[in-house]
Amino acid sequence: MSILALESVTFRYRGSSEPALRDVSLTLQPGQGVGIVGESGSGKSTALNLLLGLTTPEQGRVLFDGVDLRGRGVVKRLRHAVQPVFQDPYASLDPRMRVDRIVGEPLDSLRIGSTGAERKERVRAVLAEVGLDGDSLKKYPHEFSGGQRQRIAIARALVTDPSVLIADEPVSALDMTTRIEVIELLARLRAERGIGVVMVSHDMSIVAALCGRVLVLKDGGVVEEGETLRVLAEPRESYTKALIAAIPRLPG
Ligand SMILES: Nc1ncnc2c1ncn2[C@@H]1O[C@H](COP(=O)(O)OP(=O)(O)OP(=O)(O)O)[C@@H](O)[C@H]1O
Repeated sequence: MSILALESVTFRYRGSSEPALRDVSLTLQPGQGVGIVGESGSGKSTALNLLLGLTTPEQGRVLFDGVDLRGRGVVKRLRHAVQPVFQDPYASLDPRMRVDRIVGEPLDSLRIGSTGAERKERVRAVLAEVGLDGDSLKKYPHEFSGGQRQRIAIARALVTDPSVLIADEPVSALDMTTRIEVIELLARLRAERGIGVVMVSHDMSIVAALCGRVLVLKDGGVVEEGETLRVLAEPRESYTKALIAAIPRLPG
C-alpha cells in the first residue's frame, strides 16, 4: 500500500477562477523517490502543500497510509511521519537559534522524547547521520556553509524519525558540487532508512539522481509520468522535451 497519495485532486486558491491543480494523482510507495517537475506556476508547490496536509483539496482525496487526511487524527500522525525540507537553507533556519534548538524543535512541538538527555542524544545522532559533529550543536546557522545548513535542515526533518521527506527544490540554492553531495545524502537516507522522498525540482538531472519516478506538471495538470529514465530517454510530450533541453550541461 502507498504511504502517501493524491487521488484525483483538484485545488483552487480562494478568489482564483482557474484551479492550481486539476485531477492530479500521485502515489508514493515506502522508500520510493518521486519527482515533480514543471515550469514556474505549474502547481508543484501546491501539490507539496497538499501532501503536507497544509491545504485541503476541493475535489479528490489526500491519503496517508491509505487513510483520507480528513479522517480523525490522521493529520496528527502525518505531522510526525511526513517532514518538509525547504529550498533555501539561509531562510529556513532561524538565525537566532543554535543548532541544537533548531534540530530539536520538532521534538518540542510534537512532544516527542521524554527526558532532556534522550532529546539531546536524538539531536546528536541525526546530526552525525548527516555528517555534522558534536561541535555543531552550540553554533549558529551563520557559522556554516550553504551545504552544511541544508544538512542541518535535513537533520531537523529526520529527528522525528519520519517515513517521508517532502523536498521543495532542496538543492537549487546551492552550488553544483554541494548539490551533488546533498542529493547523495538524500539518496543514502532513502536507501538506509527506507524513507520515501517527494521532490520538486525544475532540473530533470537532479530528479534523475534521486527519483525513480517523475510526474510532469503543466498548468496544474499531469502531462506525462513514468520511470524517470524512460521519460528522460523518450519524452512523449513536447513540453517534457523542452524541460529536458533546459537541463544545464557542464562545459567540456
Ligand atoms: N497563495 C496563492 N493564492 C493564489 N494563487 C496562488 C497562490 N499560490 C500559488 N498560486 C497560483 O497557483 C498556481 C500554481 O502555483 P505553484 O506555486 O503551485 O506553482 P509552482 O509550480 O510551485 O511554481 P514555482 O516553480 O514558481 O514555485 C500559479 O498559477 C500561482 O500563481
